[in-house]
Amino acid sequence: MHGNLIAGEWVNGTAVPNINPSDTSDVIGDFASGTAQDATDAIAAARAAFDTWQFSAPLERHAILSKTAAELMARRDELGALLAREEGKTRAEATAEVGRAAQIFDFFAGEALRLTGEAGASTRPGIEVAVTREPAGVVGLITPWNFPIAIPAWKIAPALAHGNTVVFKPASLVPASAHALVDIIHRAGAPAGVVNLVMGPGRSVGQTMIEGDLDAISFTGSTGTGAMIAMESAKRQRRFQLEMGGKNPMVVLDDADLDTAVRACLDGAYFSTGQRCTASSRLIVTEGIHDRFVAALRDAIAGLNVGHALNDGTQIGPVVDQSQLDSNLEYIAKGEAEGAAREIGGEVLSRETAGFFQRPALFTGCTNDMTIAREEIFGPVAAVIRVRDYDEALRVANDTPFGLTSGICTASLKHASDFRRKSQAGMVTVNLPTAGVDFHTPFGGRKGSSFGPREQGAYAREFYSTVKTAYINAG
Ligand SMILES: NC(=O)C1=CN([C@@H]2O[C@H](COP(=O)(O)OP(=O)(O)OC[C@H]3O[C@@H](n4cnc5c(N)ncnc54)[C@H](OP(=O)(O)O)[C@@H]3O)[C@@H](O)[C@H]2O)C=CC1
Ligand SMILES: O=C(O)CCC(=O)C(=O)O
Repeated sequence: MHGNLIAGEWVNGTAVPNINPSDTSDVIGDFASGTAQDATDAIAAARAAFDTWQFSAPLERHAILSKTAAELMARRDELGALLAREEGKTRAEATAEVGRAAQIFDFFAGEALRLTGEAGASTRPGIEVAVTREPAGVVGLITPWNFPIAIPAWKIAPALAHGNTVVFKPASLVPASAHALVDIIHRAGAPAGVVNLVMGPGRSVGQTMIEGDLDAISFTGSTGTGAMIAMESAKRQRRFQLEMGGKNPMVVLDDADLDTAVRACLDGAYFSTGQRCTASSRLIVTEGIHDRFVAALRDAIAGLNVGHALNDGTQIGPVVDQSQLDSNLEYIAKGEAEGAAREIGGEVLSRETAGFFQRPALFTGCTNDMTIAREEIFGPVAAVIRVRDYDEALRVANDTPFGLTSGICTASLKHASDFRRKSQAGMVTVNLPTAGVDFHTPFGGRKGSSFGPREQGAYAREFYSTVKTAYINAG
């Protein structure tokens, strides 16, 4: 049994088996499902630890974060295999994700040592002004299943670097990566109560956190849960940060390099089985390149190797579970019912092991008001929308309730620059996939995709710290 970590002690609970989506006969292990009481205990432990940790020396925080980074990097193959086994992304993708988590901890080890604050003169003679940063307090971190180690890393590392204590609730589908990460941080020397892990259901553990004595909550997941966290946090005047869905457009113009565009769309739409909030799910293509682009993308999809996440040569792993697969199939049926043409894919595939395998699906003849062009599917399904020219492409790209990422493939500096300026998204790419971003740059979106300060990079301090202005009359 893999327990929860509360106040520095591993605590058992009801054992829940963790199932491999590439092979449902493979049980990765038993993980404790925590209770509402565990969440309450974890919050109390984090609150008690905050008294001391908030004043901990930057060098102590640096040491814990660096040690965590080093162990993650040294064990990235082993932890990558574990992650691939529980989430279903390919071994290469999962190993890269563990490496990314290591780099994130390394970056925030540096942030812990970076001087922040400003000093200056008051408008009143003889008085000095100092602006300093203090930790936000006890923070609750609620994370999704699609990046089981990178997303927890980019919340826990800045939280610790800036002197906060943490209650971390991972998604129920991926406890193994969360457990391994917290075990590493614990052994790296985080004092008791500074990082608490409470695995367990959102409706009990998560709900208790949302209603509990937390100073801040950072959440990544669905729009519905995010909206509920926003309401509950506003009631309590508590700071919150939300990363939710996307319906990210990739514009392909006539002058695009065809290979670049196809590679960017194949990666953006389908890698990680399309289960990325940054996935390109709307491919907005101008008339002159449309048919060539569709034919080339269809061929590329036909050549993709869909299979067990741990097999050599697999390019697309399984969908994460039966309910996500059912949801993908419902969207595919809706796409057809609303008049889109299924060019290729969408069918469930059987392999040697019992897993949730699905061939990536490409729809053409879509309009931007169809369900498959408006709602986040979170699976390997993309909709091609044909447009006349760049102006129409830009209008369609921005016509969405979301605003996380957007991309354009073009050789035109004029159109690329205009798109960069006018795209209503938090992150824009040119001749690159919309997914797969750096670890040291701000991450977040606009409109229905995100709320609150950006995550990652130095910008993370806006959420994990609060500013104090001091006036000093030294005379
Ligand atoms: N932007 C992104 O990165 C992601 C977006 N999504 C979107 O969300 C959809 C559904 O995915 P799903 O995993 O169900 O997303 P959820 O929002 O349900 O889950 C995200 C996290 O919130 C927790 N949670 C669920 N309900 C509550 C609650 N009432 N109070 C507090 N915490 C709660 C979950 O716990 P538990 O796992 O125990 O339910 C999980 O840890 C996807 O199809 C996709 O559209 C999903 C994942 C990532
Ligand atoms: O595309 C990326 O690099 C990150 C995507 C992500 O964070 C997500 O899908 O939740």
